[in-house]
Amino acid sequence: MRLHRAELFTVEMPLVSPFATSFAVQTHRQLTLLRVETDAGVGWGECVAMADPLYSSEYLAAAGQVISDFLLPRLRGKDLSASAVSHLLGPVKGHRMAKATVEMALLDAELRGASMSLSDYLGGVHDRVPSGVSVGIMDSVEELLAAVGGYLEEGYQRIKLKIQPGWELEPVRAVRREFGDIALQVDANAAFTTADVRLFQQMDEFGLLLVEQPLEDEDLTDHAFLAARISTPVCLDESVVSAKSAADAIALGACSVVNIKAGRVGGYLEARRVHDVCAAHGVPVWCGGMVETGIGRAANMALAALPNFRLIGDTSASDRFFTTDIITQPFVIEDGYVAVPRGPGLGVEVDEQALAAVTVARTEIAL
Ligand SMILES: CC(=O)N[C@@H](Cc1ccc2ccccc2c1)C(=O)O
Ligand SMILES: [Mg+2]
Repeated sequence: MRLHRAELFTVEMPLVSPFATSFAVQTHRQLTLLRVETDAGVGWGECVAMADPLYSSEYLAAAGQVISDFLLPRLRGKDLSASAVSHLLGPVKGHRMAKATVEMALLDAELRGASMSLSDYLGGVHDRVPSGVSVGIMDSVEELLAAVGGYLEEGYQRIKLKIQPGWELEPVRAVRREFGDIALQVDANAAFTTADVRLFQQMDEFGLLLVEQPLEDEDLTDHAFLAARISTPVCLDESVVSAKSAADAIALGACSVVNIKAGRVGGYLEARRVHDVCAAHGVPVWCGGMVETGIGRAANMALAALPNFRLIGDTSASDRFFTTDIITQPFVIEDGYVAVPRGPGLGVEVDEQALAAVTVARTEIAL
């Protein structure tokens, strides 16, 4: 497969409501899309980095520059296969979300040309996945209970609450009291320290499915220290950046569940390797979310269809975050599930008008 053209789209989409986490309050999702033209066809990749380096060290402007200046030049003139892209990009250190964007676009093009769905290519075994939702930090417990009630009404099978110091035991206790033993978990986005062990021991009374990334993103040993002192399973997100780092985390006892995000680990092929390493250790995984458009969401649904994705992910419908998605058939929740695309490649089509309405810049990359 040869790469003929590449174009970066800088996109800004308003969120249906502010989304607050321990690291930021978001009212819009800024993101970058990569559109490639190859002799196998057109492909799309979505960069999940945030505009600011607050979730991880990557940020959108840097990712766009790395894609243009260091990643695509390594593919110029080469006879490519998507599975070889990570090898060609390997010498570039870090910038996993940027690399994931390039690999994803070429994988989409290659699979469309081969009339194979991403789910089949990755080894998906389900044609729909259970849908979970991530609920932000709110101004009051009343507001939180109203939001959670609404999501349960929509059919979401699992609720994830964002927490931070000062917003932890009270909101979780209130949700438990109001809604009983629903599938419930929390995500701290690395906001706590080992000084908070007592707090997480108190959290044990709520019978949560897991506590996600309680401590700093570049830590494994403190997570192991915490995991040994609480009964709630520890799940890592930010700390797992590759299959090897997943193996290290498991070996150190830092986690017993892993949140897999293809962008965070460098692509959907590495995400499958993380899935396989976790399966080999009997560690269940689930598909995390990065407030993606329907393009990234389609790829996540394919990934979430793999057999060891045994916990419910942040596999929400398109309207969890956006009133209008940029694909022609937005993802919807039906009986608590979301359908896995079955068409070639990502199995979704970009809605050119909808995309144009949220595109703030288009940049052709010289190849
Ligand atoms: C859905 C969810 O909770 N995602 C991430 C955190 C997150 C939260 C907010 C975001 C806003 C803009 C871009 C990326 C974002 C990622 C998580 O699991 O930790
Ligand atoms: Mg998380």
